[in-house]
Amino acid sequence: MTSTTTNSDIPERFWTGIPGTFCSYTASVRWAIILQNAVDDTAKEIEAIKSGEVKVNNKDLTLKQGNAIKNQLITLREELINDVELRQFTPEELAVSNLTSFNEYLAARKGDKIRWNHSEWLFCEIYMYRRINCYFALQSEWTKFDIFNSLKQSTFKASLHGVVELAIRYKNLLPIWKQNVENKDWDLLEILFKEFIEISLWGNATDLSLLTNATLDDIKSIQGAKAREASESKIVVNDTKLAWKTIVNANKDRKGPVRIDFVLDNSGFELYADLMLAGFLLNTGLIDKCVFHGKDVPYMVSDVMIKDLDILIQDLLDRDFFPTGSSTTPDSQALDLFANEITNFRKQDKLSIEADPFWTNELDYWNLDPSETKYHGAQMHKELSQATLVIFKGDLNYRKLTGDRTWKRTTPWKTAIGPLAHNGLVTLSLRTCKADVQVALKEGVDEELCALWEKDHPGKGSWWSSSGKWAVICFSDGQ
Ligand SMILES: O=P(O)(O)OC[C@@]1(O)O[C@H](CO)[C@@H](O)[C@@H]1O
Ligand SMILES: [Mg+2]
Ligand SMILES: [Mn+2]
Repeated sequence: MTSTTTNSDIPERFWTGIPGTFCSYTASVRWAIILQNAVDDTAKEIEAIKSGEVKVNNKDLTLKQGNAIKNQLITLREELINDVELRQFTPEELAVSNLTSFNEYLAARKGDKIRWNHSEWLFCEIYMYRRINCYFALQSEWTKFDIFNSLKQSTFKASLHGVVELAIRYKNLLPIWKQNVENKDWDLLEILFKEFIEISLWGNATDLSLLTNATLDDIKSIQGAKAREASESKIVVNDTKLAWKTIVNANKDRKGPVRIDFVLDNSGFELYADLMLAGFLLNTGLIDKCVFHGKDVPYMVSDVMIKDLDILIQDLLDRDFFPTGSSTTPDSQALDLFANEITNFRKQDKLSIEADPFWTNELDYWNLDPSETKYHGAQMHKELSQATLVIFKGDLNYRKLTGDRTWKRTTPWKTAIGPLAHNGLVTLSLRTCKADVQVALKEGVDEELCALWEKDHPGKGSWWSSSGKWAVICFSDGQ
């Protein structure tokens, strides 16, 4: 594993016991809420089965198993609140889920008495989601049940405004994209690339003021530039131009199909925004193939599983889910068009979605390297090596890219991502900042934002990087 950093200067990871960090706040406050929500949503599902609203094959068994799961989740929450030592996964849990790496991690630290509030944040948070998943995976009638599905769906449903606005923009831009397949207006395409990168980046935000009613001329006009400037001011590291150059070069000296992979983050509106970026890239002929990498189990509450892409497409076509009137209204037609676009991309194998267990284990992405041969690190490195560019979405992926370590905030990106800086993968991290780890800042930026955030959040100035209000776009050429 070649890396520009020697072991001695690689800092510790963020620990849940470091007082005053977002990390310790997450462990001591937010996880208990997430678990309580899981208990409540399991209870709701049990009630819906009891009332017959949800039809099941074997009602008595399903109810019996559902209550067992609910009680296990309540016990897990108590463990968390009582800060007990983290236990290994049991043989029966190992039989249903690929979790040996977690047990190896705990065995190697037996002496440290790893507890919920005394653990590496990255490991402990993922461990929590795997513990939750085991309870469902071990109950025959609940193995396919996604405890986070109702939250995923209600959040997406609430994004109606942003969903419709983007679908209409897509429909209006489509003819221009198709004109650019043969003779490309590279300046125009670069402007659109930046817009759709920012749409994917801010995926969680639905108030996409950037594009709602901007015509193409607006985007190219001073006004458009002002709108872009406004949103760009929140992007404190911006390597978009380097990613664009990669795509242009891959087009100009085409040695084979141009492929972009997305290591996905959240389902719902963020996935929808990622599909918009993919649609732009495919319809302009800038790329031939897009591969989405999702999760194999429910994870981090809202992360994308393969079934969530199918559900998203059904939601777009469902006039009850998105009430846009009859199928002939402009809004309905725009949603239908986009849903059919995605369906056709999948049929033509221009878009595919996969889910490898590597993305839901606790290994950071320094293991996305030929040297990691035990838990699919080498396998995923080989898979991603086929891509011209690999886009990592969201905050947890950023934490795995940087090892979730307590780096100085001016640490160069290529230092923080270790082996990934030199093992051949061309990568782009699109991250809304929602955790303590923060690197690649120019001198003075952190101090300025800490002071700004401190004003309304006394004693928590450094939590600006956990607020979701700023973002970073970080590129590495892998050389
Ligand atoms: O990856 P996302 O969806 O952008 O953010 C998820 C996230 O911010 O939520 C958790 C806080 O509990 C963090 O572990 C993780 O980074
Ligand atoms: Mg997420
Ligand atoms: Mn996210």
